[in-house]
Amino acid sequence: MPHEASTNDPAATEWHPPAFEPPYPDPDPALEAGAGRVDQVRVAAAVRELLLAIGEDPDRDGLQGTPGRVARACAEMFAGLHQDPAEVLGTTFDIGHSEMVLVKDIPFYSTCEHHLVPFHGHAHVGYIPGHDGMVTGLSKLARLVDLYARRPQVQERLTTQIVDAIVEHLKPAGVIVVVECEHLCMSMRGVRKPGARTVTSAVRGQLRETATRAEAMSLILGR
Ligand SMILES: Nc1nc2c(ncn2[C@@H]2O[C@H](COP(=O)(O)OP(=O)(O)OP(=O)(O)O)[C@@H](O)[C@H]2O)c(=O)[nH]1
Ligand SMILES: [Zn+2]
Repeated sequence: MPHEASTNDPAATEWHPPAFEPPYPDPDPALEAGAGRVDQVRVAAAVRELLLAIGEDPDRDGLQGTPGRVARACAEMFAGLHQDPAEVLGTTFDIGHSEMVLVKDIPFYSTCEHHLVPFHGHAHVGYIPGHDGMVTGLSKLARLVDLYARRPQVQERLTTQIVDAIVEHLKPAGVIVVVECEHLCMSMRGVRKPGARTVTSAVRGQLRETATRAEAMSLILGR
């Protein structure tokens, strides 16, 4: 016999957050560990509140699983708050290379800290190894971009955090980071300018010099 809801039945009136099963294992253990530190129960309760506040019924069929889904999505989208750049850049090789290394067109998604909607685009990350000729794995530069992108962010801070982490952990002779993005807070709402792109850059060391910087920019722009 189906359960009859009654106002005397606390189970019918009180909402209990669902037990969370992490959506992982993820192939990236650092992402999994970072995601595990986001309080998914608390996020789910807040999302249920949000649904009520906008005039939705969080108990209707299509929305019942939504607080849990958003909590899992948030765990992934904000895992970078709990990751350590020193670990990402810990893999280094002494190959005696002293010329520029550039990984360009690294796609990423981040979250605008003002509106909590996505901004997304590409990062270009280049550096000149230091006098010891130490380089890091190419994938580590892309992992570093993701680590800082998976946080509530503004594009300028994202750009300087990437550059400063490379300076601190690789001790290079120079670094350049260029980031180009579309901000959905400018596209889907507010000023409503879809397609507008914002470009930010941060440069350190030898890459501040005009000729070296021009070489890096021509490599970045030469698609
Ligand atoms: N500098 C910078 N601004 C950003 C970034 N992401 C969003 N913004 C801006 O943050 C600003 C917040 O402005 P407010 O006036 O406080 O908020 P708002 O009323 O929602 O502003 P509008 O977006 O113009 O409707 C907006 O101009 C956004 O375009 C970012 O990464 N860097
Ligand atoms: Zn925004």
